[in-house]
Amino acid sequence: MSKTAYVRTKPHLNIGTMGHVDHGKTTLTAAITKVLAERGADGTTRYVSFDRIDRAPEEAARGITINIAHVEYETDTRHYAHVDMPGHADYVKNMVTGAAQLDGAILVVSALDGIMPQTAEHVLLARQVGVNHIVVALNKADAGDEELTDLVELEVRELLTAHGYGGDAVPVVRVSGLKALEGDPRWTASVEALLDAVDTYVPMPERYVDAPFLLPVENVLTITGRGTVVTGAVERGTVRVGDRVEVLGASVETVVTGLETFGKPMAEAQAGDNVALLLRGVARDTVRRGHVVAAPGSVAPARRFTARVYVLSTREGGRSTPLTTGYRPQFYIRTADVVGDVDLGEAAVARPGDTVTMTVELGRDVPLETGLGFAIREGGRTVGAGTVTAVG
Ligand SMILES: Nc1nc2c(ncn2[C@@H]2O[C@H](COP(=O)(O)OP(=O)(O)OP(=O)(O)O)[C@@H](O)[C@H]2O)c(=O)[nH]1
Ligand SMILES: [Mg+2]
Repeated sequence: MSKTAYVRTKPHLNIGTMGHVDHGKTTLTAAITKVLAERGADGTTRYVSFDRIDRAPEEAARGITINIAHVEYETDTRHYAHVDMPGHADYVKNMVTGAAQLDGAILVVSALDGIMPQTAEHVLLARQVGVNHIVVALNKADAGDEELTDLVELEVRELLTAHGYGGDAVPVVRVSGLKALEGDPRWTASVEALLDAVDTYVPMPERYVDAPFLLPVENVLTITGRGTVVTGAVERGTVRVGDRVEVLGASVETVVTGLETFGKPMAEAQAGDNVALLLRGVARDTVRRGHVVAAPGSVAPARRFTARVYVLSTREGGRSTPLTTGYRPQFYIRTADVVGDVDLGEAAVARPGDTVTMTVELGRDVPLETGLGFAIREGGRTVGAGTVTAVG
């Protein structure tokens, strides 16, 4: 059976749900697809149920999201790829991979619980990986008390302001993913209002479609009989079936033999598109999350860089002791996490709460550029947030 090709009729954006565990991200994701599927105006959105989003056996057994999941939907004005991210503290690593692809995020906060540790951690990480716009879904509003919800809203706006998101201007919409899924009209309307806020508040980012092609690898799959497929969002440029590309990290050069978005073939993918690339003759185990597929010779990977880094305070979940030259944490850069040696130069010591300049020597070559944001993590928690100021 031949598949229907993807037709680009509306601007495409990448968004996603993030926030603390159990605040209702997956339920809301399912509800969004249901509301849009039933709106039916253009009939293009398909309902994706909760158990098709959290579909791994371990996810079902534990009742939490572990892997990021992608769904697609359309509003009247836009086509969206939506990443549902895990909230559990053990899977922040997967959350960062998802966030690295986003043009905007829906921060889901339970109106009953308010800001919790991963609410704050996700906001910080989103900022670091370049998410410039956040819309807030104050979820579980069906079960919440109005006055308490007002307080939660204030608290969320403050948190966003503290991370440079201009919390006063951020749309905060009170929703109930659960009641919307059940078809309660009051709450399906709340999901519509949330989508309107996303449509109007998250701007279409500038897409550098003429730049050399670059895609950070989010996932690697094998399609029996066809070969190895890598997935991710195109960061910049355009790629067509038949183009030569190199896989940085795997040190292979190959040809793109197929291109798809959400199972629909396409002849050409451009900056912003969430795609699967079929690569000729590449063994599955040579390519990994964190590698970068790019136009041959267009990027020079490097190991050494200088950065300005904010060391999280203890209150923010960071370290309780200073870090010193010789410190060796993990650096989260695009979809990669790579170990690196820190050199603090003359300062030699950085205390929680300090902003410092450091030189980093990574354990492997990574495509780097000035202005690239990254996070520093150690033993399962985020301890720093930085920006590359010089490469080499
Ligand atoms: N009352 C109420 N309960 C909700 C609502 N949304 C979700 N829940 C419940 O909250 C629990 C967690 O929902 P999930 O959607 O799995 O939460 P999540 O944020 O995706 O969780 P993780 O992905 O594991 O971080 C489930 O029992 C849901 O039924 C809501 O709007 N109202
Ligand atoms: Mg979930």
